Amino acid sequence: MTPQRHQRILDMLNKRQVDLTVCMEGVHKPHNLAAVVRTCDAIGIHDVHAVWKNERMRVGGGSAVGSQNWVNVHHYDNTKDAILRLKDKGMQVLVTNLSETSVDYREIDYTKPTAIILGQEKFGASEEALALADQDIIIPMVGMVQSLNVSVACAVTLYEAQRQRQLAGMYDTPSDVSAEERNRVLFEGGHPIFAKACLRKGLPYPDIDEDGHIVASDDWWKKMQMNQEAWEDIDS
Ligand SMILES: C[S@@+](CC[C@H](N)C(=O)[O-])C[C@H]1O[C@@H](n2cnc3c(N)ncnc32)[C@H](O)[C@@H]1O
Repeated sequence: MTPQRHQRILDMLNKRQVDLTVCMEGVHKPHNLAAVVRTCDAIGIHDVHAVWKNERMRVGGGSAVGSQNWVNVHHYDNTKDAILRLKDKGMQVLVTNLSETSVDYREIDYTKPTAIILGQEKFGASEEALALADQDIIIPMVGMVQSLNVSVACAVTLYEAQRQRQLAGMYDTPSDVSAEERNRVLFEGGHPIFAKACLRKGLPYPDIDEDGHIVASDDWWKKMQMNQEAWEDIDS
């Protein structure tokens, strides 16, 4: 991994907002799934959640332009499990919803740990999600069309969250991404061929040092069928 790429991954990790997330409830069109994940990466969201009403879809590809490699997706078979998990993490759960009782999305304090639920393209958020959430929010609209595209609603809401968090200095202090997760991301992002080989061979991930280099035992290198010195020449 070049020093520039290593630094870029570190900068990205330092700005991750581990207590801000999105939960897609039944969102199923591939371009919407991809667009939501791409926006989440841009905002600094590290984990997103997806509730599948029918078959589980692949999140990414196409218009995700690789963002799916940097954002973890957690899958659920039902809404209740997803929302209870988010609440267990101490998050306020907001549901984007086209209703007269919803509050303007700009009235929310997004510096609090927050999960934002996005509803299904055609039917919106479920009654169950509305009942379990702490608050429903709306992006005001004055045109003839009733709703925004779900990925647009996601982007609008998240950029308000980003604005508030930036003002509060929440992007200026290194994030709470765990040391283990940082190591995983640095390894998979900086040494993707090795990471794939590790998965294939069932080998543990090695440590990554402060310069982005692999730190592993002789045995690990042997199992990788790789000469460590030769690799370090290539990698530096
Ligand atoms: C196309 S809309 C669903 C429309 C559906 N007929 C309904 O009444 O909810 C898909 C999702 O986008 C989000 N959304 C779209 N426009 C929104 C708005 N103006 N305010 C809040 N959320 C919105 C919500 O998550 C919604 O569930």
